[in-house]
Amino acid sequence: MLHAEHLTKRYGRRPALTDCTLTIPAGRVIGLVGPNGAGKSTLLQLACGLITPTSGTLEVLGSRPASTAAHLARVGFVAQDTPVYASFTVADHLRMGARLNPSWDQALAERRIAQVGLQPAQRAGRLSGGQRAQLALTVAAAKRPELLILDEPAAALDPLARDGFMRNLREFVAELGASAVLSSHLLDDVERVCDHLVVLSGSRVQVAGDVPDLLAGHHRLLVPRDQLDRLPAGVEVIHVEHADRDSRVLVRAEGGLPPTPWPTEPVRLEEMVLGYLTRAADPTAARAAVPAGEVRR
Ligand SMILES: Nc1ncnc2c1ncn2[C@@H]1O[C@H](COP(=O)(O)OP(=O)(O)OP(=O)(O)O)[C@@H](O)[C@H]1O
Repeated sequence: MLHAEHLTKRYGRRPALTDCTLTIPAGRVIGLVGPNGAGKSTLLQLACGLITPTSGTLEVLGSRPASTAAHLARVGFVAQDTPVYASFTVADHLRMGARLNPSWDQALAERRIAQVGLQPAQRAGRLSGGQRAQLALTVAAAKRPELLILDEPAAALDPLARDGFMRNLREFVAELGASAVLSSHLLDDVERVCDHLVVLSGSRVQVAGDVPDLLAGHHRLLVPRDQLDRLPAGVEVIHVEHADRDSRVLVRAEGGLPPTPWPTEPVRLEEMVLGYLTRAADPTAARAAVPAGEVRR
């Protein structure tokens, strides 16, 4: 679905994405998470061809993004501010969608408009933020793209609408064999709907992979503080949290965790993401917390 090699984007001197190498398989719902300014919108805008890389390469559905009209028709994009045309009615938006998109699904569009309680005659400029988001998402979905790119799609939706939207998204992807990539700060949503995760921080990919593989490859060890220097070789320390006598150590052990004398716990997705984000914010902290140099990045 997406393949990036050494992808870099700078705005002037400011890096927004640095040396990202990433392969994302098709048929997934991909969650893109990271703090403000991490580079999420930049990656999504590169993926739909709105901006071009400073260096490196990016292929989406096998070609350079937006390389032809036919390629554009295969990708749907909803930007973070869910843009709609203020003077157009809801029905005008559907008419515009039908004119511009060869695979337009009018039945899907009308069904969704009714489901979310929008009136065809309402002007988009008079809709609430959440209703505008629903309209923009409907236009993107009714295009029937092979890849739906959504920048924080649920940010403006109320909890019920968010729940419905996330469920629709899964059905849409399953029914069409499509892929969707969405950025979000809502780790609960990501955990519920995404089967592939990319964690970005400080313009770099921190970790990426299918969620079950990521969960299977990370563990929490409860290690007495005076034994932190005995962590087995072959595990990468992501985050260390000290208590009085013990430390809770989040480790990555992709080939399986080597036998250790200490209790281990499975890791939740949210803990794993937070571990990577904390490490990215202060890369020296995890290294300093473990004395014997078993920390590898
Ligand atoms: N058009 C632009 N001109 C200059 N700098 C930009 C521009 N767009 C983004 N940036 C910078 O690039 C970096 C990444 O921004 P980006 O919008 O991709 O982050 P993000 O992860 O989507 O953040 P958020 O979660 O706040 O939406 C930031 O430092 C930002 O200031």
